[in-house]
Amino acid sequence: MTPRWTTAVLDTDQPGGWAVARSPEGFLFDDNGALFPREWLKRQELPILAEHGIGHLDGEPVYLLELRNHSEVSGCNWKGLRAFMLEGDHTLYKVLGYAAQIGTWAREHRFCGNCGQAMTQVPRERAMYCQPCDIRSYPRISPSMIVLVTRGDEILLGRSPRFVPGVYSTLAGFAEPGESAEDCLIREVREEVRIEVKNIQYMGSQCWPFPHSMMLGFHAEYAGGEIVCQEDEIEDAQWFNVHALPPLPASRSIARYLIDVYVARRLGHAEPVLPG
Ligand SMILES: NC(=O)C1=CN([C@@H]2O[C@H](COP(=O)(O)OP(=O)(O)OC[C@H]3O[C@@H](n4cnc5c(N)ncnc54)[C@H](O)[C@@H]3O)[C@@H](O)[C@H]2O)C=CC1
Ligand SMILES: [Mg+2]
Ligand SMILES: [Zn+2]
Repeated sequence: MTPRWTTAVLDTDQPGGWAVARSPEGFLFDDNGALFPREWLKRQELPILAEHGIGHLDGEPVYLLELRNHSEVSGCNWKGLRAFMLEGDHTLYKVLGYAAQIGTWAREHRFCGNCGQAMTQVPRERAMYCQPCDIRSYPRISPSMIVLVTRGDEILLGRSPRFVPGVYSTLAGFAEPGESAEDCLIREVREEVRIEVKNIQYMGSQCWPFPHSMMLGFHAEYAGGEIVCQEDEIEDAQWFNVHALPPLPASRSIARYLIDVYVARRLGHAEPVLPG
């Protein structure tokens, strides 16, 4: 089956197509959704910082207007990407997730990090270019490890003070320079809960556009230690029995997938599919 959404670098000099508008307040939307006829949207006197052609949805070109700030558009409102992830159509969320990552990069790479001069968009490539320095800047992707640690019927979940009240999730953290995915996982689990792990198994990956993580998901078994929560980062962490789980992360997250797969295996149920 051909995917409904494919990314592409499109020529912004071509007219027509659809467009999404993104500001620090989120995406513009109305009763018909977050995609607007591009020519109409460009007539709305929006404070456009950058325009990028981002791909095709059902064969139609889609562009992103990255705005300096949000502005009033009659009959429209602004909504953050997280809300689209939680409640919206999955394909639309994929379009907006990609748009958000390109928008963040476009916003943060207007000037060369080496000499400070304005950079220009490279045609037919997703890159910003500084001619005097001959430097190309590509969208940033931050590899992050996420792991479900288990001990028989028990799974190790923690909560950060940033989480929705009551929700517990798998442990996660950003890779640092010099680390392999496995090094990062072992360090993060040690830092966050002071637990040692063994038998690390790769489970799958997921793009997490908040703002530019690439989640690498693992399963690991408990090897030793008692839970000691890292100050400021982990508010609480506990071993939960698979029959008595707390409120869990959103169903589209890889965190939830890692938990659901393990629970399904323990209980002999059908395994879930990792959301793209
Ligand atoms: N899709 C999913 O199911 C889940 C995704 N996540 C994501 O995983 C990522 C990492 O999780 P956290 O526990 O927040 O990370 P973490 O345990 O490494 O701690 C966060 C800290 O890392 C530092 N940091 C921020 N951005 C960074 C970067 N790009 N590179 C290196 N360090 C950075 C900051 O000091 C920040 O306070 C986040 O993007 C988070 O949203 C976390 C849990 C579930
Ligand atoms: Mg963490
Ligand atoms: Zn430069």
